[in-house]
Amino acid sequence: MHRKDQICHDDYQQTASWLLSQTQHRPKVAIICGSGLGMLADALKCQDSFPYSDIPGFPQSTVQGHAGRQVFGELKEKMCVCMQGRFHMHEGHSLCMVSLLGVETLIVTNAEGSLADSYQVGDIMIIKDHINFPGLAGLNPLNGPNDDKFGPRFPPMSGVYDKDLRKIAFDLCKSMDVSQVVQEGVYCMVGGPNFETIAEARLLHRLGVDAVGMSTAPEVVVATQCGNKVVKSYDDIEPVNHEAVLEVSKLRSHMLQTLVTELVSWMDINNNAV
Ligand SMILES: O=P(O)(O)O[C@H]1O[C@H](CO)[C@@H](O)[C@H]1O
Ligand code: HPA
Repeated sequence: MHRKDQICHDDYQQTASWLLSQTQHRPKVAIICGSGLGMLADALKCQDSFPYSDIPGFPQSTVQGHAGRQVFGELKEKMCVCMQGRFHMHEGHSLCMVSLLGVETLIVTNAEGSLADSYQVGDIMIIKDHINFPGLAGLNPLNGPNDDKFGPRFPPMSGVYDKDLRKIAFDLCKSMDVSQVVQEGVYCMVGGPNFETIAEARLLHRLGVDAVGMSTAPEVVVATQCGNKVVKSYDDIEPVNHEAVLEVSKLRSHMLQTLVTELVSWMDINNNAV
């Protein structure tokens, strides 16, 4: 994992400044597209898009189903940036730079495995909290010397999934008449890249985990340290191979696109604020 002692604030700042010099957009919302959910970026209007390979100092996304592009644009008149391709911990990168673009709210999506007995394949779960297993064991994106320019050394993680935004997301699901496939639960991040054994999945289930994946928690930890609000929804899926993960995420991608678009339109964002 890229830690703060490997890439410094100035490096991230250079990358952010380069991007801001290439686009007029000044995003206040960042949307991370989970596996197979890259089309969330298609809804952006007036797009400026940058393959990760063209962005100086930016890592490459290697997982199938992640295009590897940053797409700037407008969603319901709100300026946004979509990460079409995330960096999983097993790829070795973290996501400090987005905050330096001026982003204040992070919407994270993913396609993960369900453990809760009541969930069906393809349900959408809105995260209320997470367990960052690698983080608890010392593999934390905030490891290393802290640069206060990013945020505090010991950032609190209680209530990081913004309650008001979660409520808006639920109300939107009601008005979209899709509440029957929407759940709320606890997400657990495991290190991957292998899927869990049956014994590991049982252990997580007993710990109260509703869905398990290999992403999201480090992004949310970093974004929270940098002062962002976070809202999170994800496809909740059963199968345990990546092709099946992508297949099921397709099931709900349009519903998620509508949900994310409507959620952004409800956000109190001043595009002109610096
Ligand atoms: O979390 P996203 O990016 O949706 O990806 C999920 O899909 C992959 C496994 O199929 C894992 O990387 C898991 O975290
Ligand atoms: O079962 C899973 N475990 C971890 N990550 C995943 N991503 C999709 N399904 C899973």
